[in-house]
Amino acid sequence: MPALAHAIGLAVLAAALALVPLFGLNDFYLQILFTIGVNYLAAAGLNVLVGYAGQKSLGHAGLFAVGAYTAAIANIEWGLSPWLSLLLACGFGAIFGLVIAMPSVRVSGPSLAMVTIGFGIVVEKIVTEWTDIFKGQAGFYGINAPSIAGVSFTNLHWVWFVGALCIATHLMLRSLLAGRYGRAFLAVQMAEPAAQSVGISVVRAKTLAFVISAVTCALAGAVVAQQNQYFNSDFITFNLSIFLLVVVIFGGSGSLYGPLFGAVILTLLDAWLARWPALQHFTYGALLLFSLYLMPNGIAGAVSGFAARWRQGKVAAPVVAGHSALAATSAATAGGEILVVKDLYKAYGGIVPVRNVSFAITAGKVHALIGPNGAGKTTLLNLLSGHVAPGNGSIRFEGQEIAGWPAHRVACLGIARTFQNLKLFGELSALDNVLLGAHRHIETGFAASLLGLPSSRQAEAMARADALALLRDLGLGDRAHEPAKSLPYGLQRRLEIARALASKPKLLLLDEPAAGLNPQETHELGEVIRRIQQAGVTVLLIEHHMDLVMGISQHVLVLDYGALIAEGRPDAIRQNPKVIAAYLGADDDAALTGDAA
Ligand SMILES: Nc1ncnc2c1ncn2[C@@H]1O[C@H](COP(=O)(O)OP(=O)(O)OP(=O)(O)O)[C@@H](O)[C@H]1O
Repeated sequence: MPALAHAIGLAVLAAALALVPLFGLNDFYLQILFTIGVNYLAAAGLNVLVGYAGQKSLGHAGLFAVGAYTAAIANIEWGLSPWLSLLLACGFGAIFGLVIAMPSVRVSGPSLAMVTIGFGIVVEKIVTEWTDIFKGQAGFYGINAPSIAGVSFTNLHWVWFVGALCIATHLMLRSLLAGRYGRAFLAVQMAEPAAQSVGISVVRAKTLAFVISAVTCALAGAVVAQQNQYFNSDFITFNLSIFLLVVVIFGGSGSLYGPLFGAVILTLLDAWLARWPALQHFTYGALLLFSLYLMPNGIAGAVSGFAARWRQGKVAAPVVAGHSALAATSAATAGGEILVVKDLYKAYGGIVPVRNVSFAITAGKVHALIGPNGAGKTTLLNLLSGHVAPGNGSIRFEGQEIAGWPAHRVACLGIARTFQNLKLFGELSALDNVLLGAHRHIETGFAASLLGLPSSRQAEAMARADALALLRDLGLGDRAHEPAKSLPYGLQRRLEIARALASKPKLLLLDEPAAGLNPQETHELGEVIRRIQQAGVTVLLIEHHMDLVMGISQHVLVLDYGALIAEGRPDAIRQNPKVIAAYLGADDDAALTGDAA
């Protein structure tokens, strides 16, 4: 939503909240407004987890309980003030978010659902059965509500208070999700290997999403306990977990406004159906299925689709003062050995795609890795980039041993890559793809991002300007705002290179960048690789197009059946009998004189 429309929307909401007393609402309606706010709070964080990071949770009632019981125990048992109890509830929420994240981030699909359901059930059992501490069904009475200047909160004050919390939460999440953290969550959801290749730690991103969702859910629980001044184990049920998930998915997961739509509609529906509890549960189940199968983007998706059709025209790409970005992608390295590989070995059962391979890569040069289909080239590249762990051997990058490092750590050292089968973040714009490439260079901390501090906005603006300049340099400037998946195939290949370059790599690994390109596009690719080399980036390129290999590389490595059978200058490789035999054996008699794709 454009900034002006967003500001107007917020102003209208704030004015409506301020004018609530004029509507003469009785306590029943004030309670409904309060509940909408609480449901929004819980769903807003859960949306980060579900809609952005792509994780599912069926156990968030457990985190709601963490907040509510912390607020109750801190106030009643420990004598802390209601305000401090609220803060403590958020803190405990964060801790339990970490607890649930630890097993959850390592599994997916049904296993993830089981882990989160398990967490919810364990919490439910604890608060029900461990009556010494949690008082089971008897619950806690007399939980103090916050007060301001000695005035205790009335129902109207609670509506204002929870409204203010919702607006603050919305603003913080909006700021966070518009920047590098939001992009990182989406990247993890769309293509984990690609996210790792630009230096994003998948585990850390998912953990952060769990913690954010836990904090807002715990805050919602604490607010409910304080407003109600009473809380018992009956509040914590599996149905609550389902309800929160339905709010997110039906409202529109992955949209900032989805939880708001979901909270308003489902709270009203919940109040209406309160007379028929059996129907209530059936309805949530039906809505969940309906949303998953027929309206995967929820109400927010339907509304934004309608708005887009209504607007029809598209926003033109903003013009930003240009500078040449390719020249700034990498600090040039000296002509020494940037990468030294020794006795590298990888086996998959009886298949050995990399068999005790040793070689060195000289800084500043273009190296090509060739070999017949199935020779082990991609596996070797995966070992270098950390996407596959070696069975044995050493990989030293700038003197540092990196064999077995996870991909995101390797990327952070300055090794970027592209993939044989494109791994773009297809739903995101070309610009966002490149911004994700620059992820580790956008220097803005979590707190600055959450609070939308000027330092964070400035870092984001600079990163956008650099990313646009890079896109322009690679001939993608006028496509910057188009979804990556809608670009023609040749431009998608180029965009993947742009994303890799945005990480300012010292070594760029290209896995068959010319695959699927026509001769003109292949020629242009050669020019791009030359310019990348001139910018000081060392290149290791897997390629079947021999004209391209022979035209741009200064050093060629040849793999066959996982073993390095030759290396040297392109003209020498062309004459090498072992190489000719390998290619002739691989059914391609024109392999070394022309294109062998
Ligand atoms: N994860 C895996 N599990 C089992 N076998 C694998 C795995 N990855 C690769 N292989 C096998 O290792 C061998 C080498 O594959 P790799 O993709 O590295 O070759 P390549 O030289 O890149 O081939 P191409 O030029 O066709 O892309 C193949 O036989 C392949 O089936």
